[in-house]
Amino acid sequence: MVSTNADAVAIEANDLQKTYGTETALDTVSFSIETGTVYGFLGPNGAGKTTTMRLLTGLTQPTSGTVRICGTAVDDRRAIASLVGYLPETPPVYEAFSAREQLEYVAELRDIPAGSATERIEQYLDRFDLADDADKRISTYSKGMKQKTAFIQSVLHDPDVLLLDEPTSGLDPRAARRIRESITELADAGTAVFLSTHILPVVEAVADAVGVLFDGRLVTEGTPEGVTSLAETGEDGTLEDAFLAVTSKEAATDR
Ligand SMILES: Nc1ncnc2c1ncn2[C@@H]1O[C@H](COP(=O)(O)OP(=O)(O)OP(=O)(O)O)[C@@H](O)[C@H]1O
Repeated sequence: MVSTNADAVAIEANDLQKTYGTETALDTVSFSIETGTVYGFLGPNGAGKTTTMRLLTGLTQPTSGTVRICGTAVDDRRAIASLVGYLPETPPVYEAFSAREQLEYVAELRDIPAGSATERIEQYLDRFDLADDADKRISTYSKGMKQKTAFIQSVLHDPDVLLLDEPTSGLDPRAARRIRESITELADAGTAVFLSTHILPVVEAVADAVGVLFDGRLVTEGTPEGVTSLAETGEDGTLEDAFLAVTSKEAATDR
């Protein structure tokens, strides 16, 4: 959401540019996202979504431009670690650990006091139907079980900013619903959630604001209703219609 209140800004990206050799992956992308906002980040394959998320975590350096998380420059790694949770597209888990060991390990890295860490871990394992398998090695888990474990580890420290790359990919409907509920609860408690996904009904269900990236540029931004109205398909228009309309128009302009 475009903000006028600097105190409420959780994620601020200014003129982000990223080039790989002669390839421009991102071209002067700016946005400002308030605390408590769920921001749906859309774009076709190769548009630059993952690149943007990695710049927001500080894992990748921009060619130019700046990122501030809750007012802190993203290159201050130590400060950023406690503010940000990141779920990348491939779950970053150790196959040799069990889910419980993985989550305890992450809780320790995040300096979460042991008592509250155990409580949170057990609550989340229950919520995501992992309690019965929590002591089995992650190498024996299905893709969805790994994804759920990785989601839990990204929210364990109750981050101010949560960056999610396809969080419901590979999940059954019950688990996907749990993720959507968790996103809404976290946002209600003040977390800014940056949600990149191709599953547009998920964005329709949870997002307060939407940005559409095309070929490294942010081509549309607004409320889901505002962006949907761009599809000009009448009252029954969906975000999918709008996404296809916006990205087809941009593709035609590029030709
Ligand atoms: N490490 C890299 N080296 C070279 N080019 C890269 C690198 N990472 C990304 N790119 C390029 O940057 C562009 C954006 O890629 P990115 O992965 O950010 O897209 P995306 O929107 O996340 O795509 P998808 O929806 O397919 O995951 C692509 O053209 C890609 O080839």
